[in-house]
Amino acid sequence: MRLDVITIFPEYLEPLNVSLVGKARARGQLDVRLHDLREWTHDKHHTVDDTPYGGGPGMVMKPDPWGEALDTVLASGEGEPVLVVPTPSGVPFTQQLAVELSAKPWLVFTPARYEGIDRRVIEEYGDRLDVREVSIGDYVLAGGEAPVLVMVEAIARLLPGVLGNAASHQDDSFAPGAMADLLEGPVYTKPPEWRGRTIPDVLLSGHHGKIARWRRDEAFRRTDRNRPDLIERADPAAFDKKDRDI
Ligand SMILES: COC(=O)c1ccnc(N)c1
Repeated sequence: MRLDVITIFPEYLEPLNVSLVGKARARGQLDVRLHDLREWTHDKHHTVDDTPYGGGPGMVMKPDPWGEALDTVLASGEGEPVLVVPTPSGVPFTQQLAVELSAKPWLVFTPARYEGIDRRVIEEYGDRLDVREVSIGDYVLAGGEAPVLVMVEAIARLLPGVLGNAASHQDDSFAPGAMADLLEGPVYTKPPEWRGRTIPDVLLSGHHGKIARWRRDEAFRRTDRNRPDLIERADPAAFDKKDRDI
């Protein structure tokens, strides 16, 4: 997979050089290219924003630098990418969307600052590309770079071979299938006793069926407590089927 990020703060994306994404890049599983939007400005101040038509607070990102940057990036690759525009007014970024995007060969992210990008940029590229305006939650940030880090991590970990244990993401909270609408339950590791706190006996029983059922019950319990909005969608039968697959 190729990922391009066009931003006025390329240094904000440095975390893409470390950990899971960094290793995937080193192994050649991910081709991440960062582009400084200001390279496509032509004035001495490298201006990327201007006052909004119609008045109002803040500044809007000018269309010209984005158009030149996107034209350059698009001309440098094979085929057409999905254009991912991080914005609080986008569709929710979900595990399902991460799964969908992880199957695409090329993604281009356009994190904005200020009050956003001139709408005509989205319209211009929306005429020929699959453009997704995506929100990572109901809150506003100073820029879209942190959402890019969030989305890239969620997407990269789904790429084949990136996560050590293939099963690791099949049991994720929200993973398609049995966990689609359930939060992951509690997890434990050694030592068996820590500050007087022990491990649930069932996890030491070696009985896979009982362990799976305990994990399902804990998932339902945590979902009911933290995300009652999901609980009515969760399907115990689907989870039980996964039990039988064990
Ligand atoms: C400037 O971008 C944002 O504030 C943003 C982007 C994506 N999701 C959000 N919840 C906010």
